[in-house]
Amino acid sequence: MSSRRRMSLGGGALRRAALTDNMSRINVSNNNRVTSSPMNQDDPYFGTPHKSIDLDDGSANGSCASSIRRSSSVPRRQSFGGSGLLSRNNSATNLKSTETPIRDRRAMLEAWRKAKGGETVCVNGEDAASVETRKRTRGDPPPLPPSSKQHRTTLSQDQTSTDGSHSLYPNYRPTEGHSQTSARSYHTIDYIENDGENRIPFTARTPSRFRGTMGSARRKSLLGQNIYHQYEDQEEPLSQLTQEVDNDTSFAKQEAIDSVEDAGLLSQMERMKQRVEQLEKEKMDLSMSKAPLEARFRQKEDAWQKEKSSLLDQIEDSKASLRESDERYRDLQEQYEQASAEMIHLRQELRKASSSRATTDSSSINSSLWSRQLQNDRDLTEMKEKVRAAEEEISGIRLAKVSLEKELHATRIELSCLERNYDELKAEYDEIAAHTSENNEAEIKLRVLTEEHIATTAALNAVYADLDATKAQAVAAMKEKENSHKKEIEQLKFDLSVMKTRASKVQPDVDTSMQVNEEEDEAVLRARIEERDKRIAELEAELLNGEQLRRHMHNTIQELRGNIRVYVRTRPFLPGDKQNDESPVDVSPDGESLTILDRRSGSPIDFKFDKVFPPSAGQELVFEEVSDFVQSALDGYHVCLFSYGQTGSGKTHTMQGCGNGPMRGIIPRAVEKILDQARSLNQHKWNFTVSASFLEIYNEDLKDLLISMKSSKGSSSSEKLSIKRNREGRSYVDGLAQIPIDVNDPLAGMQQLDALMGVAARSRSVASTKMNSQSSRSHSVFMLHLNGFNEESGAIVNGALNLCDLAGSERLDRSGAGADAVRLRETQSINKSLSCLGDVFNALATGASHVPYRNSKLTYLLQDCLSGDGKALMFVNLSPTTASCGESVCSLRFAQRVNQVELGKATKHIEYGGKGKR
Ligand SMILES: Nc1ncnc2c1ncn2[C@@H]1O[C@H](COP(=O)(O)OP(=O)(O)OP(=O)(O)O)[C@@H](O)[C@H]1O
Repeated sequence: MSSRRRMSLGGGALRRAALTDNMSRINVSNNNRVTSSPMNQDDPYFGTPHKSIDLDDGSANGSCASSIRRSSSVPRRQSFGGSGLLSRNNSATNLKSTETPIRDRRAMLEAWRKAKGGETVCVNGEDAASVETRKRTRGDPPPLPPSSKQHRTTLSQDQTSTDGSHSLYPNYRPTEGHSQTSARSYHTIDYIENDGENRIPFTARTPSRFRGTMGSARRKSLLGQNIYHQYEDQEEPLSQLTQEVDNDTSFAKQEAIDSVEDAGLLSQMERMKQRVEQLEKEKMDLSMSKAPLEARFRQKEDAWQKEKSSLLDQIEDSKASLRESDERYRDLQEQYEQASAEMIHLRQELRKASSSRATTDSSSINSSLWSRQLQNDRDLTEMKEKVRAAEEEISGIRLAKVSLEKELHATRIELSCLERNYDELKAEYDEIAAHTSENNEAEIKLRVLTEEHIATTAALNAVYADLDATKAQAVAAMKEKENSHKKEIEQLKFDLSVMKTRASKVQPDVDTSMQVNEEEDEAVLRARIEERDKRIAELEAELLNGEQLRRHMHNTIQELRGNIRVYVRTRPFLPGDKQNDESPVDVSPDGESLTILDRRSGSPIDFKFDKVFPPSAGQELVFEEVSDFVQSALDGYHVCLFSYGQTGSGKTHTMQGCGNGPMRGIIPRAVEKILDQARSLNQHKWNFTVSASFLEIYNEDLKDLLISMKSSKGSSSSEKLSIKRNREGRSYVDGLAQIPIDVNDPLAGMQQLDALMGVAARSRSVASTKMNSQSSRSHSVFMLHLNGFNEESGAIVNGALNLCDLAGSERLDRSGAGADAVRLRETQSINKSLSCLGDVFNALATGASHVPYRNSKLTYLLQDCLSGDGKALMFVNLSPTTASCGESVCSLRFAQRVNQVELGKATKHIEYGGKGKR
């Protein structure tokens, strides 16, 4: 064994280390070489029954350890690789093992041998599955045999400094390296604890699997773990603690993910995506089927029109010529009859003249008679010629008539053919017209679908944005928690090490008492953590209660002050908005304030309202916030909700929404809620009747949107509507249709609502402007009249719910309404009535003696709700675009004024036994 054998292990080995066997010493040099040298009798390790070499592949995914007894025929160069399993990379390996006194070592050697043959080997009692799992997941080394007795390796000062362990644990300073045998199966490192004043030496022990040669990255991480394992006695409690903290972290992660999932955002997103795809498909189908159908219809219609007009011309021509020949025939007939009569007359005269000539003596023929005779003969001949000519003409006319009749007959046949053609064409036309009406319906459906699509896409974008924000928040929260946990772990480790040091100072040799102390320490720490968690939970509960109390108080104060509540809602960006626009509106997370960056001044302006909804707030959330308010109509309050804002900011979306799904707005949801509540109040002996009206104020005229439903019941559609006051001084619209809604059958009730909303939508004055393809050109007011009677107490309630969708305030230049006289008049009328609404609020805010309710139909109609008798809530809708910033600031300033209006406590309209009580 005189020769020094060199063995190269994986890169980045320890600088200096010493491993021993009973006869040779193995040294790990600074240049990562492991050398073996014979040992002397006086070597402290001489005679130790076995030796151990840790073979580390130096990679981050694990190391393999093996104890090998080496003979003198160690090969010149040996390289090992592997990831947790022993494997053979060099077929020239010629390591030989001798019998090892420890069974586990033998097992490992066996494993090593098998690995040399390329087999996958399980060591230390691992089963194949756990080997595979370990290999796949972390590449951990196989566990050490339980009884492995390791020798100690000393890490020197320079080695530990190089590893950067100082920066991890600044209070620890490694000592100059020295060796010392240890009966324990740990790899040990000696340190000096530097607590500022004292230098306390202590020994850190690491499991021997971290010993040996290794890569610098691996070494760094293991040195962290060295500290972690410096008290292996503490390893279990510490690892438990770490496990708990890890659990905490993963729980926090899971919580963040759950909160995202709980909000149903992911599934909502999925549903929305599918719906959008479906809508896109339907839209494509509809637009593809519409175009050829329309073209065919136009073509047929043109051809039919041309043919029809040419045939009609022909018929007209034939009829005219027939009429002409008839007239001619009649003339000739008259002439013929005249000539015949004359001829008969002449013949008679001729006969007379002949008879007189016969009776007269030839000798005595007097010359006058002869001359008369001659004249008569001439006349007769003339007449005969006339008659012949007339007969010829008549026969000519007869021929002409026959031919004309033939012609007429042919034309009639042609006409009847044409009529048949016409009928066929008409049938075809009707068919096409039916298709066209189908097309129109499809067009309407397409419009609704497009609307829904736009809204869904916008909502989806908002949800994406919200999700991103939530994710970012969750990640930040997780990081923060992780950091705090890390700090906590470090602190705990530090506390533990200090305690351990102190304990070791007091009773270094009494392991059992130390164990007791540590357990106590751990128990104390656990108790402290539990106490702290409990306190946090208590504080959170208190915070929640406080928030609820604050809201309740806020509501009570508001009810007492009788404020008009103001909610602000910002719509999300729509596909038609400018791309890459950044919203100047920033809604704060408290849900009550927002900041808008004023484009003109360039400075942000803060506003605070009762509630502010971000663009991601869906219809359901919005309704949740107003549902109590809506429900108070059943308690006998006159409630009014109205939406205000520039055109295209989402007022109609908020009030009516679109479709029958999640995009439904406040009106359908409010009716549904009221019907539900009215039904459940049945159990308390309340009987409710509910009816609905829907009107619009267009150019300062009231128009009943449900008149067609009323006139089908026998009313005149030309009835003029006017606002009147009843005996109690309350305003009502005279002649307005009230359509009853079935309270007892929820399905029927909602179907009735759908039907009347459909009728109203068809009658509403909407038009396309530059700002909104479906812009409301009027103010619309949906009214729900609620009358309840309690059989037990005899109480009568009269509540009302007015849901008002105001027409959008707009600038003529932006909406493009100035170019069209009708649009211009509408816009002027809209802006005037909105300015009257502003005047009313100004007068109310300043406590003026006269409030100009009568200046517009809108304020006159809403007078009861705006004068403190009822409850009022205003939605201010904002567009998120930069171009709308000016209008948004105006809307917000208007809303701020409205927020300052105090109306006094609202009145409940309830009577007991015929006496009104308030
Ligand atoms: N919160 C929202 N989420 C998704 N889409 C929205 C939202 N608000 C508005 N939209 C969409 O924006 C478009 C314009 O909205 P809407 O017609 O409600 O505006 P408006 O204020 O009533 O306009 P106008 O005063 O001209 O009638 C519609 O396509 C609507 O679907």
